Amino acid sequence: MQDGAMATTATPIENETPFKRLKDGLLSVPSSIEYNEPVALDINEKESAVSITVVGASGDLAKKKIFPALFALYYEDCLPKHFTVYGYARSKMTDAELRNMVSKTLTCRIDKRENCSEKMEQFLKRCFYHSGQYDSQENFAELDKKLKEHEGGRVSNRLFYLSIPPNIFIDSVRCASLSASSGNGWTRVIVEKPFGRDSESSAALTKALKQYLEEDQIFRIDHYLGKELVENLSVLRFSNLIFEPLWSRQYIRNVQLIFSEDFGTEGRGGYFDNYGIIRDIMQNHLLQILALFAMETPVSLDAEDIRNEKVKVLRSMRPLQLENVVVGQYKSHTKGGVTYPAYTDDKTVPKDSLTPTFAAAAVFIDNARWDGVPFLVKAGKALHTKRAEIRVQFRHVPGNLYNRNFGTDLDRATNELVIRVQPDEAIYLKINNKVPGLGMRLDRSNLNLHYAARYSKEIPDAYERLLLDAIAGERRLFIRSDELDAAWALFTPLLKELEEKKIIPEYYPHGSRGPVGAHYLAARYNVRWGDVGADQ
Ligand SMILES: NC(=O)C1=CN([C@@H]2O[C@H](COP(=O)(O)OP(=O)(O)OC[C@H]3O[C@@H](n4cnc5c(N)ncnc54)[C@H](OP(=O)(O)O)[C@@H]3O)[C@@H](O)[C@H]2O)C=CC1
Ligand SMILES: O=C1O[C@H](COP(=O)(O)O)[C@@H](O)[C@H](O)[C@H]1O
Repeated sequence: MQDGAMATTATPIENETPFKRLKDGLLSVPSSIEYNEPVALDINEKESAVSITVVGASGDLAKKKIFPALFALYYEDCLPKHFTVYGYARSKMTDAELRNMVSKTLTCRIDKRENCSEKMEQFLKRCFYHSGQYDSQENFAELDKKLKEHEGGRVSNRLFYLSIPPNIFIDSVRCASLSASSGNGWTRVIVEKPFGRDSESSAALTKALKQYLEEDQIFRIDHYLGKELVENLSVLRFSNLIFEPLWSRQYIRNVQLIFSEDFGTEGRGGYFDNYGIIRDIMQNHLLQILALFAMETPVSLDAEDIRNEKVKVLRSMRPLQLENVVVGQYKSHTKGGVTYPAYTDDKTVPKDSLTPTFAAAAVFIDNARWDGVPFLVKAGKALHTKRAEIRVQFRHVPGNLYNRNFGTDLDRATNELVIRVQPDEAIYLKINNKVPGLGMRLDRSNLNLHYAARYSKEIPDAYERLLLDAIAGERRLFIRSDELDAAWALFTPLLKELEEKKIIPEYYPHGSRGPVGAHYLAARYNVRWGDVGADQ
């Protein structure tokens, strides 16, 4: 079968909403949330209210992701009946100005739906703004007073989303918890990355947060865990007989995790220069995917069971070594009369910055399942394309009767499973088949589950799923502190060495495929990057 929708007679489950997902019992339904069709809610708890405070509401992430996700959830009837959204930041704004900002900047998957503007009007009526300092208990007490007015004596449940730079996390948590936490319901705090720069600073951040919050109140967000195909990874593995038995060193030759963006650090150079691509993408997004990919079967789908397995596999990994890593930085490039800037052309980046905007690494898991299997991980900005995918290359068929028909390039004849996280979500399996006809010629084809062809419904944004889960108290897709420790333990020695030795990155042209060194690294493990090939 060539690329296209997977041939099937089954009817896809249309109109499945996160709300339905909750009702189906896949997630625990918290008793304090009320839906249009409530599920066994205690009558008193129907009177609870949920207040969501976006701390740093004037910022980029709030406008780009958080408000649009909240609106999409509202549109889908996934928010509780009594909910209020508060924006909090230092900028002076009235409620009307916040609403104006939200409606102007809000673009999300709902935009083309019917009744969008009516729903937006209704949503905006639930949005308010309070201006305050991040380190002022007094200002948070003022917010508390306003929240109480909206809650109107109901049980109060409060979610604070810290959409602010990390240097003000602790002040905000201190003030929010001392002056604006719920008196009779739950208080939860979503913390955005970066969670520190290394093991030490991450441990210090956790320690400081725990002065004011219990671990189960802290929701460390990694938005890649909220992406549809990352969610689907466990379904693919654990609910299909044909994959799990193959999921080991016995049949898998290598695994590749690839992240690339076709734009640079535009506008975020100041933040990025302090972190670099390894901390920005690899230590969190790609490592989280790797952990889900490689973990053992959890006892259940319960958050703690899944997170226990992730911690185990992270602890079985070998800390990254400099000789297994290639770093790069994009340089200016002129193409078709247009000049694309170098990383260091950004005014907020020092001219002599060595911060990597690209990294590739070979990672190993020293356990019985994965012994010797290279996991090749690469992430880069300002590359030729935007994509995030997992590629699983299987071993050769032993004693393959058709060896002769493949010619000399036997690597090309092995099966490959590709999970394309974005864009244009798909899962496809490369197989060998006979070209129809009287002769015996072999071909490579894809068995392709192409989401756009298979499902008519748009895929929710990761932030929608994660916000809904935080409101529901579902921690499965959030990072536990021991997971974070294990993740930093793998990267901290490498990051220190790169910085201490002032390793010079390999420069690559803006818009190219990245440093050649990444290919040498892969070749050392007898691997060819799967994203450089025929199906690109
Ligand atoms: N933007 C993105 O795409 C992503 C962001 N993140 C993380 O999310 C968080 C928010 O990101 P983003 O919205 O881009 O951040 P911004 O730089 O836009 O900051 C958010 C708000 O915080 C306040 N602020 C900014 N700098 C300072 C400062 N030095 N001291 C006090 N207040 C300050 C400003 O509000 P005011 O002046 O009104 O108080 C600003 O509007 C960060 O932790 C970031 O790392 C994570 C993934 C992606
Ligand atoms: O966390 C981050 O993610 C974005 C990429 O997210 P995506 O959902 O658009 O793929 C990245 O651009 C940014 O540098 C990083 O901080």
